[in-house]
Amino acid sequence: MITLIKNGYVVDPASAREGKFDILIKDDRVLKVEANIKPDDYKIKVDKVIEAGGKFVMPGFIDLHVHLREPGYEYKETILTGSLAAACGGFTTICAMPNTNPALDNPDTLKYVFDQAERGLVNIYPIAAITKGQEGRELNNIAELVKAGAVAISEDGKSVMDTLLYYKAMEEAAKIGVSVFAHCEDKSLAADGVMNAGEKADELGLPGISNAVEDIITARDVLMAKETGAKLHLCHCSTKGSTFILDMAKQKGINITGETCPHYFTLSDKDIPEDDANYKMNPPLRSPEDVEAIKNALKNDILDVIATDHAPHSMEEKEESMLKAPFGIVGLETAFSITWTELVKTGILSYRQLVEKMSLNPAKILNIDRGCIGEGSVADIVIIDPDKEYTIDKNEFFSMGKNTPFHGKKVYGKVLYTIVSGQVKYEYANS
Ligand SMILES: NC(=O)N[C@@H](CC(=O)O)C(=O)O
Ligand SMILES: [Zn+2]
Ligand SMILES: [Zn+2]
Repeated sequence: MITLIKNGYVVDPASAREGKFDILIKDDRVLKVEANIKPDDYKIKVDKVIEAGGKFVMPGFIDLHVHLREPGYEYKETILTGSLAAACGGFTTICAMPNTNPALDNPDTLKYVFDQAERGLVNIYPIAAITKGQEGRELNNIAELVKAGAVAISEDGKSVMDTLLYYKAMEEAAKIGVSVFAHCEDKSLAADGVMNAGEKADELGLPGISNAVEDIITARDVLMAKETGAKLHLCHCSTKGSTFILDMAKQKGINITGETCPHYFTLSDKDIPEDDANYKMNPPLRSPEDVEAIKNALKNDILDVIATDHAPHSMEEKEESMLKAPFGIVGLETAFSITWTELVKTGILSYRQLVEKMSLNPAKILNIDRGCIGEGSVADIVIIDPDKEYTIDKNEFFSMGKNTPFHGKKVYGKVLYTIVSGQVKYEYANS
């Protein structure tokens, strides 16, 4: 199978290419990237031509942080529906967090995920839990889990509060060379908080979560990464303080990367209109000052990754009040257009930086051979219409989760094609 993508504006930081190029794909690999490819010159018969004039062509997005809910919570999302949402959002690779039921804490459950992933549309890599059942008491056999295919370890959904236990996990991770994805939250300090501590929480009469809840554990984890030599990846950074700690850690030469999500650079707690659980996630939407700090950290490459923290829940669960509803919002189908609208159109990020944060850097963190469109590389590609304006409609999501604060938001930038290993897995109907 030979596919030719013609006249697209290619942005590929890995090969330092940016400009108008054609891309020739043979089976699952990129064969040629050149201006004006004439297949006849190579005596090749092209099966499919995708005309991409005026469109952007980028390496498929890689999401380090997705909750696929399977096994155990199939009423929220399945691996199949999550992968449909991913393809629709331009993601060719996603990582599945381990807070399922049972948790991804043993090779059998990892195998189950891989088996289900076979039916999915995109590459799915599981992240293994750090402790048994994510209960924070007993370490899993990390070497065995990595051997079974886990690409990272994480206790996401919570922190490992037992510092000694986490230290041992980091020592082991350092030995094996696997990344630790940290959800930074001091649970005792967070107490029963449901949104950012501050005026808005007071106004709504809801218990708050202060910035220190995140910053204390961020500092702790950074210090442990320094001593153990573990590769640390900070999940969903939301505070000014965490970007400050991340910056300092990098300057000290600590092996660390940081991620944030579209909601943390788009919305503040001031945007929460009323007691609406579609605005409830962990960490919570912070102050406008934090939002500015997150944007600056992205611009200055202190934050390396934009992930979604796609966290689907059922309608019934999210119709509850902020006090009762579970934390989390969906993101796979809105991440790109929100990032394009809020950060690229506004000049905060360059095209190159967008691709770095949504594809190349995640690939580097996972240590996988993706995130680039070089000759010979796997043909995971997304094609985008940069100017298309549309309104986000949760009823159109492929995801079973409709829990988004972005319903009704006007955005720019539409994913037209998502190509995984040379095969078109998603095509926008009106393209
Ligand atoms: N982010 C969230 O608010 N929720 C996540 C857990 C997590 O990412 O910590 C979930 O699994 O629902
Ligand atoms: Zn988390
Ligand atoms: Zn998460």
